[in-house]
Amino acid sequence: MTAPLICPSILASDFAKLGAEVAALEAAGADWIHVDVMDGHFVPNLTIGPDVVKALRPHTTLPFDVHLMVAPVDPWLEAYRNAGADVLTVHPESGPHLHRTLGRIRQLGAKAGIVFNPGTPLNILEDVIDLVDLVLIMSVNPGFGGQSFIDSSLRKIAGARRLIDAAGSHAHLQVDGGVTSANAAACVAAGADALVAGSFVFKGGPDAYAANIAALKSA
Ligand SMILES: O=C(CO)[C@@H](O)[C@H](O)COP(=O)(O)O
Ligand SMILES: [Fe+2]
Repeated sequence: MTAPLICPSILASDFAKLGAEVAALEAAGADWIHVDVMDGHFVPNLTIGPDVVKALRPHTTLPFDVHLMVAPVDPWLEAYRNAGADVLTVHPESGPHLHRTLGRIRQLGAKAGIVFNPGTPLNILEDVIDLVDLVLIMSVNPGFGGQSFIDSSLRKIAGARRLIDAAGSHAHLQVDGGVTSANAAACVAAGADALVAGSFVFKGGPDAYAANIAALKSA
């Protein structure tokens, strides 16, 4: 089995040193930088605007994997893409026309991701699988870092893996929320090939990032 992509969420980083944080993550072996964008409306928290993404772009060559928890999401796609986002991931609940939104993301030259909350049914995926490069399963309810992994997410990861494979898709299958070295192996066994982790990667400070990332990869 190949090692999963590790996508540290900078929500758990030191916001006063964001440029140094993304550079440190790259040096520590991260594969993608996961950027959680929250609007205080779709989710009860407020985080990172496109200008911050733009300011971070020169500090790493890693892909920016931007998780948009914003509604309506369509007006923001271009701004995050122009700021340097490589993957734009949207919630089906964040706009009226999911098919159009995903098409627009690819038209902008980014990879298109779709994200499922714990309470969002997976069947939507069947109708848009040809339009997505990434399927993200939330293993917590979105809005905050540091929450506990919801165990039933493993069934959902396995269900998404079946749908992706049945469609002959090469989309990545990513998991986000409460991921640690204790559940990473189960996520990968269920079919995930990309793991988002905030609290787990950042615990212990910069000197620990490489070991924390390695612990997730080797799972
Ligand atoms: O999208 C979200 C939360 O809404 C995540 O990306 C979290 O930021 C992950 O943090 P941990 O649960 O790993 O601390
Ligand atoms: Fe996220």
